[in-house]
Amino acid sequence: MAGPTPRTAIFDQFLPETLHRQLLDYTLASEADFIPSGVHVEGEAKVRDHYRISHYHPDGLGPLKKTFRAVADDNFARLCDGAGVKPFAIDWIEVELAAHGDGAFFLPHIDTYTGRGRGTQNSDRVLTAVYYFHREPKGFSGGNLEVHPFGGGPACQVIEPQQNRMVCFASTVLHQVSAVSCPSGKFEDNRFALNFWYHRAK
Ligand SMILES: O=C(O)CCC(=O)C(=O)O
Ligand SMILES: [Fe+2]
Repeated sequence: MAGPTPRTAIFDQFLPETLHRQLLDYTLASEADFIPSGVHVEGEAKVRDHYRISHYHPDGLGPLKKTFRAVADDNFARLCDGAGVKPFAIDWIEVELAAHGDGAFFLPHIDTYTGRGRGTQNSDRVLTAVYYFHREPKGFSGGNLEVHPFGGGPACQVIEPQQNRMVCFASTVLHQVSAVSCPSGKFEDNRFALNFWYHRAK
């Protein structure tokens, strides 16, 4: 029998339109900077195509960094509340700008490092928040965030990556990104996401 359903929260119309637009414009203008995403293998990021296909911007948000740090700070309390995470002293906030194109996916995983990989870190990812955005008209389908019950088992919650939507959950929750179909194959039609990981010092 499947275990309990983890707590998640969804905030629609999350950003004011000006910020949403700035993020989308910056992302579309940065296509050439995106490189393949890795997965963490004992603390080191390695590309593993059987496990994850997506791209990310290694320099993050560039000129928008400060603005989005403020967004992350201002929303910490309500994201904690939504995810059922007790507020904690933030050590740092890791931010990643990701693009999922045709055929992209991410198999089930948790975001917190465990085992030997954790030993290489000074802090733990405790709270995950993912902000979804894309160009209109939407040029992809799929790419749902699927949340699995504690203890494993088939997905118990399927969350669509809707325009201007923020989703949050504890970083220990098992989740995956289902396959994306992006028929044009164009970067501007990708499923874009801005990931925030709030870290607590160990
Ligand atoms: O894009 C998403 O919906 C989630 C991505 C994810 O799980 C991750 O980067 O760890
Ligand atoms: Fe994740």
